[in-house]
Amino acid sequence: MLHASQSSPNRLIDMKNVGVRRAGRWLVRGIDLCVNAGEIVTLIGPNGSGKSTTARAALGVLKPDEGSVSRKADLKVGYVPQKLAIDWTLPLNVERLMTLTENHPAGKIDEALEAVGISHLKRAEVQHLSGGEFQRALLARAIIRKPDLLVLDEPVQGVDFTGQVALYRLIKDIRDKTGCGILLISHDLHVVMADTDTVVCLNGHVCCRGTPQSVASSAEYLKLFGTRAAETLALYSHHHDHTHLPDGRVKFADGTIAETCSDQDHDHVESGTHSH
Ligand SMILES: Nc1ncnc2c1ncn2[C@@H]1O[C@H](COP(=O)(O)OP(=O)(O)OP(=O)(O)O)[C@@H](O)[C@H]1O
Repeated sequence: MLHASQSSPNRLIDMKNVGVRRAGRWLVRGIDLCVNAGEIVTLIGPNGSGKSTTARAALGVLKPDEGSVSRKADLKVGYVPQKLAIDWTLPLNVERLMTLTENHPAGKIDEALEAVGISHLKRAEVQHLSGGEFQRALLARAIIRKPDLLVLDEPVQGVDFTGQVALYRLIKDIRDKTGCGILLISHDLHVVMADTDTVVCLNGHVCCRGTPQSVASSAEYLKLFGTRAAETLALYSHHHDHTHLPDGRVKFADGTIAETCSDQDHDHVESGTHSH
């Protein structure tokens, strides 16, 4: 079910008990998730855990088979997908990348490239960009329409650690300047940006959620990456104590089996460092 949200005026997306079933199995189920204006929500989880499926259901690109998705009326979304279908045999410069699917006035393109710090690469071939520059170009493309919500599917992929810190800082700056909400997807289970308001860990269902823990206290981390990095990134550590059986049931570390991971009286903590 998809309908316009009438709840909080700041609420951009509200998913309730969403399940997506394809080819006879639930890709995700029981997803409760909301994103408000000015809020950064990070979805983490291993490969295949349903992060992209959840984001696509949130956007309405995928129709949920159960549960409901509410979206703010006339929600403007900027989406950076995980993969881009580009024919790399054809020449394509950054300026052209910005107008591949929609035309924009030159001034708007300059503004967007400026905002992500790659004005000097306007005429550069996309193929020659570094991982970080390419992600910035994709971000420029996503923010050009001044969206209410930015959905970023693995925006730091192919970027080295220092570059990731810089990109996370840029994403936070965009949020601060525009007040948009951000739904960020990462397959990195350990490192998320400290400015994330909520981290939601998926594994076909919501395993746990909470605020990221700062690593600023770790002397080793500070020594390696400096205080600036420690301010930007944080560890959100948690341990899964259950596995999902092929039939959908859940096996806990103590050997007991249940229908879902919440069927047992296991320790589900809503924030911070925890195990469940
Ligand atoms: N249309 C579909 N039909 C059948 N299975 C699908 C379909 N789309 C996705 N899947 C499966 O659903 C699961 C979740 O996929 P999804 O892309 O959401 O995971 P993800 O957490 O984003 O993974 P990754 O980190 O690898 O990108 C995967 O096992 C995938 O193969």
